[in-house]
Amino acid sequence: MVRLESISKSFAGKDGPVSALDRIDLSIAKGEIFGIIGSSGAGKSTLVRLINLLERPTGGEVFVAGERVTDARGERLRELRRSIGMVFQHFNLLSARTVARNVAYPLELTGRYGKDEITEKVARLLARVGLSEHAHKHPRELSGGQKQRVGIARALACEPQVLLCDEATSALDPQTTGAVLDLLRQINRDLGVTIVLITHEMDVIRRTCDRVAVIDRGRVVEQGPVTDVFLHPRHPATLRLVREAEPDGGSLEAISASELGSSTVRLTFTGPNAHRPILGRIARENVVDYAILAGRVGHIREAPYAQFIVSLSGRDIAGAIAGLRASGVDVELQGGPQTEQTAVTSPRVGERALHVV
Ligand SMILES: Nc1ncnc2c1ncn2[C@@H]1O[C@H](COP(=O)(O)OP(=O)(O)OP(=O)(O)O)[C@@H](O)[C@H]1O
Repeated sequence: MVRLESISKSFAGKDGPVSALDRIDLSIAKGEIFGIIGSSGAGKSTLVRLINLLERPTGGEVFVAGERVTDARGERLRELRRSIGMVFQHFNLLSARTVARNVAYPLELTGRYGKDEITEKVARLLARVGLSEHAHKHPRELSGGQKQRVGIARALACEPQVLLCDEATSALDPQTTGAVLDLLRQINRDLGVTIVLITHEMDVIRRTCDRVAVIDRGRVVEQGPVTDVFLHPRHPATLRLVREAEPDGGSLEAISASELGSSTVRLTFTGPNAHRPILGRIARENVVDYAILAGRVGHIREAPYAQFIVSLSGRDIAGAIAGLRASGVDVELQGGPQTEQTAVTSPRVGERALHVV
């Protein structure tokens, strides 16, 4: 639905050009919820302005729905911009207009709809975001979450193919964030609209997205299904973002090399395995003990996961690891030397050998 091919963007700086984005390749499929995450200054805002065609790249090509739009101009450019709805961090509502008239605004701008048609469309949009009773209020009378619902209704008014959400929950408290993310997922399910979520919070990605790209200093440093990137972060920028999402500062990612012996493994249980008593059974069968050094349990969207760093000791450690793997547990050795039989290639990107006994 949106494809960026080797996109670069630089700005004129005092001491020469400043590179904000450097050869970004991204392909966002129709109907998916795609997350773009990075810390401050990574290039997120620049990327947003390129996707919604407010800026032109210095190099590379932008495609929307298969069409090359890098040089689109005039009416075609306005039409393309209408096909990309925007949801902003600070809502950007018009304070003098009521809720209903804020949502009506983009429809009025097109000049294509009569008054009755706009009234009917606005009523449907407000019902979708749960604000029918607030239609005649002004933004100052609404909570942050309600304001963002108005922002979402307004972004959907022109029936966009893509909804671009730029830090849409960053100004909201955790509970309201959850409700707004649920609403976005429902809209994605009901309308099939492609959603691109730009955020600096890994938790937003974990709860909402199908796939994610991590940007750092203007480059995509890691991308893939959220389950893979969240549970097996590789790039230091991704590790930092995952760590920030952990309530205790990320004990799993923060564990020091000195704590990792040659029988220390990272075990990842996903899907139904997260609820099966596999670890105890394997320990009994192979006469091994285990000490849990760090761990986390939770959900990625609806799917449960559990991940532990475990130190194994006892009779048949190799047998225990083979048994865990045969039960569908992902096992990565965290320390000790790698041998020829034990190296396997990562199924995600094939970029790193995992150490497995
Ligand atoms: N108009 C501009 N002129 C010069 N440099 C710019 C301009 N816009 C962005 N930059 C630079 O490009 C880099 C990326 O900035 P950008 O605003 O895209 O990052 P960001 O990830 O959105 O950060 P934040 O989360 O803090 O908004 C930064 O180094 C920034 O200083």
